[in-house]
Amino acid sequence: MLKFQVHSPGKVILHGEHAVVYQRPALAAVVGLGTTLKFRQQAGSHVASFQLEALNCTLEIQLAEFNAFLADFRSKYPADSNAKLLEAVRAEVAQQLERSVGSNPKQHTQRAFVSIYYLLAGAVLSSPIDPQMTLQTGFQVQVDSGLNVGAGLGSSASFGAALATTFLILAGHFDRESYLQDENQALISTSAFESERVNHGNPSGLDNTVCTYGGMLRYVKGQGFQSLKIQKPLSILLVDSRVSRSTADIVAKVRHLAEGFPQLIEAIWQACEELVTAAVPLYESFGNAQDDSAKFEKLERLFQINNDLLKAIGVSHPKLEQIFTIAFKRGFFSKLTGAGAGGYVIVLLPENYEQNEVYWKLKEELESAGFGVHVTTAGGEGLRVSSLDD
Ligand SMILES: Nc1ncnc2c1ncn2[C@@H]1O[C@H](COP(=O)(O)OP(=O)(O)O)[C@@H](O)[C@H]1O
Ligand SMILES: C[C@@](O)(CCOP(=O)(O)O)CC(=O)O
Repeated sequence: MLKFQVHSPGKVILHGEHAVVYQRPALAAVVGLGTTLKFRQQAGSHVASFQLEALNCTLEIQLAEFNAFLADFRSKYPADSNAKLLEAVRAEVAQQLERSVGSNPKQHTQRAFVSIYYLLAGAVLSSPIDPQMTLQTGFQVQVDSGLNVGAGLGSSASFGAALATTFLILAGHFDRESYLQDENQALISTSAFESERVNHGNPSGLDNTVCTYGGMLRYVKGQGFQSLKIQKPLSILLVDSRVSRSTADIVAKVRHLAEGFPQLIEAIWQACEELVTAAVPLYESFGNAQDDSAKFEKLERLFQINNDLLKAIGVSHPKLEQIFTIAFKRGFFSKLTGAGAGGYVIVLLPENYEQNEVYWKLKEELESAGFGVHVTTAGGEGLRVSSLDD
């Protein structure tokens, strides 16, 4: 019986948030926090069950019903009808949810079920081993998440990439030994992008790309991605302001500002672009020399400038300001990440930060002020599949 584990990281935007909406470059990196999915096939079972810890729910798919859905879809549409498949899945899931969790499922649960069903059906319908493939053996999927859902750390792409990898292995597209081959990583990333469309009508493709491949990426909307050649991941503290916000609302407010002061805001986007250009060689050369402290100080300045530019477009928040002040008082540089007006702050950590008493004081002060604190890295490994022993 097949069993394995998939770990899929989340992401942060290091520089260029908001400016990226106006065709300027952004830099993003995977973080050391992510989604862990455990897959176990179960002999004699005819149910696929999904335990979603982050949403505190378990969803079930009866394989007989799923196979009937596939047969019906195959009789109506050709193999590569993604748009039709999403439509058909939405209708099917609405009925199944009504039966399993009543007529008023939470939005996150509903979306997670659509992502699961859509990715599973897509992988089976396009199976390279059998174009008429059906599912005969039940399985259990357990998803734990170290990422807050809907907080700008890319939980949906991380979840989607972990599910996509699982279902692609199940349907015979590749196996645990070959998932890192170029064409298979491309397939994982494209499938995770498809699942992003369940949550966002028009996703940029940044989150699924960085989560699949790992490292740091420079991204310009509509022009694709370049991987930075970094030597080692950067240590960061991710501070959760615990203020929730809607990315769409903040982007709309910034657009309003940009329409009121077009030249002024354009100058800010121009500065954000210069900042990315200055930051890329710094990130790429960290770890090259014996002493990185001069480069680190430059990066600290860029963090400060970037944060001040974001404040200038009005996307800070009193809770974020409190975090910046606590960090600055202890000699650390920080910036908000993503849409702002809440969400997370990144604090840059120097080499050997654990040996520095001030770091522990910083952590303690942030925690006692009520913020969530996670020490992690930016720019580590992308999605990985490993064995599952128990
Ligand atoms: N660990 C998880 N378990 C179940 N569903 C998840 C998980 N992480 C993300 N999701 C799905 O992703 C959606 C969140 O997407 P989104 O609002 O874009 O947040 P984020 O900014 O974190 O990506 C949820 O509605 C859910 O469908
Ligand atoms: C503000 C923006 O640049 C980034 C939003 O990031 P997040 O949703 O906080 O991960 C918007 C976007 O790029 O679509």
